[in-house]
Amino acid sequence: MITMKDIIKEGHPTLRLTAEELPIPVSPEVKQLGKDMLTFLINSQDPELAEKYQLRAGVGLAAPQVNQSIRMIAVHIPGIEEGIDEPILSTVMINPKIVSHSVQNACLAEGEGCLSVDRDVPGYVPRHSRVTVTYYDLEGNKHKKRLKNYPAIVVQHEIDHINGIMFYDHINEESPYYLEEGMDVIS
Ligand SMILES: O=CN(O)C[C@@H](CC1CCCC1)C(=O)N1NCCC[C@H]1C(=O)Nc1ccccn1
Ligand code: NI
Repeated sequence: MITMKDIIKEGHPTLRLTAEELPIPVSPEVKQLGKDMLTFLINSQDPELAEKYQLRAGVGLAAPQVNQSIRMIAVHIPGIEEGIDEPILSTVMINPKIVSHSVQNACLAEGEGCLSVDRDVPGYVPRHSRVTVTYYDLEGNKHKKRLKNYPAIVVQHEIDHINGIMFYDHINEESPYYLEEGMDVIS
């Protein structure tokens, strides 16, 4: 199982590579890694397992974060209401691609963090407010999903990782909380 020791930290060169496209259908090893990445996220959001294995709760994970420079991400976004078991989005995306996006940008009111970054980096992280993403699932089926708000932010954070981009690359250095015209602030 994936635990925090498997997650590489900023400064590790793999985090700055552009990851390789995967041939479809994926190999059994890649399939297993995808399942392990999703399981990590689910475990990390379970208070008992997170405590037992000292996991930092996460909603997304990209293969480069476990030192695999391939274009595969996992997201597990819990339902907002307490106790609603159905997650908003729980899947592994292979060769995810943003095929279209809104002109409007959005950012999380709290800023962003990263399981590969052991420090707080304050500031708004401007992203597309809405995205249309195509990807393959672990069975080799092609999907197209339109995402907005928090799920759109999460998927963009993960796709950044397979392109060697860290969230703080987007923060305005002079004015970290600069709000461009029409920015949607998501809380
Ligand atoms: O690349 C992937 N990562 O670096 C894991 C990140 C991904 C998110 C950061 C902003 C958008 C995607 C992650 O999940 N976090 N960032 C660091 C610590 C907190 C944690 C988090 O937001 N946890 C969470 C949130 C809601 C419910 C449960 N847990
Ligand atoms: Ni991250």
